[in-house]
Amino acid sequence: MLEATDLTKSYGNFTALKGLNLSVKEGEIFCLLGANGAGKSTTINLFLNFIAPSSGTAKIQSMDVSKHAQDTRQLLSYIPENLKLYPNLTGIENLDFFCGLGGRTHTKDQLEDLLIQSGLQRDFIHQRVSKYSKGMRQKVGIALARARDARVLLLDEPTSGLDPKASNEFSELLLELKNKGVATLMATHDLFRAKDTGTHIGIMKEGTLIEQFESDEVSFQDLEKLYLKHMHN
Ligand SMILES: Nc1ncnc2c1ncn2[C@@H]1O[C@H](COP(=O)(O)OP(=O)(O)OP(=O)(O)O)[C@@H](O)[C@H]1O
Repeated sequence: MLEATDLTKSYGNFTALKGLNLSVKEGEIFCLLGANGAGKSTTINLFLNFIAPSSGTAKIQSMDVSKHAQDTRQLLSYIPENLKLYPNLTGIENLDFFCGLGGRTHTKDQLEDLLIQSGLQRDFIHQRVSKYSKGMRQKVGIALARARDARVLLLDEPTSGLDPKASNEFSELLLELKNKGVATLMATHDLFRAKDTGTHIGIMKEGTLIEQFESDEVSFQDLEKLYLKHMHN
């Protein structure tokens, strides 16, 4: 579903991403860990076609994202650390607006159902987003992914700053989408969530994916040790 082949991104003499090879299949959640500046967001941004690779390819459903920008964008939903919503519109109005941008229309009942399935409390659906917590805004992002029937989710530190309950709720939503066959690539600093929610984990350092394994292969303690070992070397 998602495939990076020798994917490289340089800025002048500096190489932010060095020959990344990675694949994320349907029903997998691949968590990218790594220190600040390791290249996680660069990877996500290349799949989003926000930036162009210096060499190599990023493919979604076998289509090179830089050659098939429109077709690949149709397949994905993106949730950044701070999802941009219109604060003066309600949750349901935001969802309606963003669905409309993607050429999709839904009835009011459908939109309400999407928000409720995504864990938003009924009382808040018709309240302005300016009153929402960060966790609630992220749930609108999940509702949008559902509404778009996204096959691919690209997430850049989506749970950063969420309290443990909100972070747990977000993980539950990711697992539901995983069970529907969605392929997810998530940059995160949360080792616990990566182990708990991810099917696969990659550790990046200075633009290189230095480790990748299935999350079942390691205990949380071993993951933490491995991560810290790489960060100290
Ligand atoms: N437009 C740019 N010009 C020059 N260097 C850049 C540019 N964008 C990113 N970089 C550099 O590329 C490297 C990788 O950045 P990236 O944002 O991918 O890291 P990250 O792993 O997502 O870090 P964080 O955990 O802080 O979000 C960093 O050293 C960053 O300074």
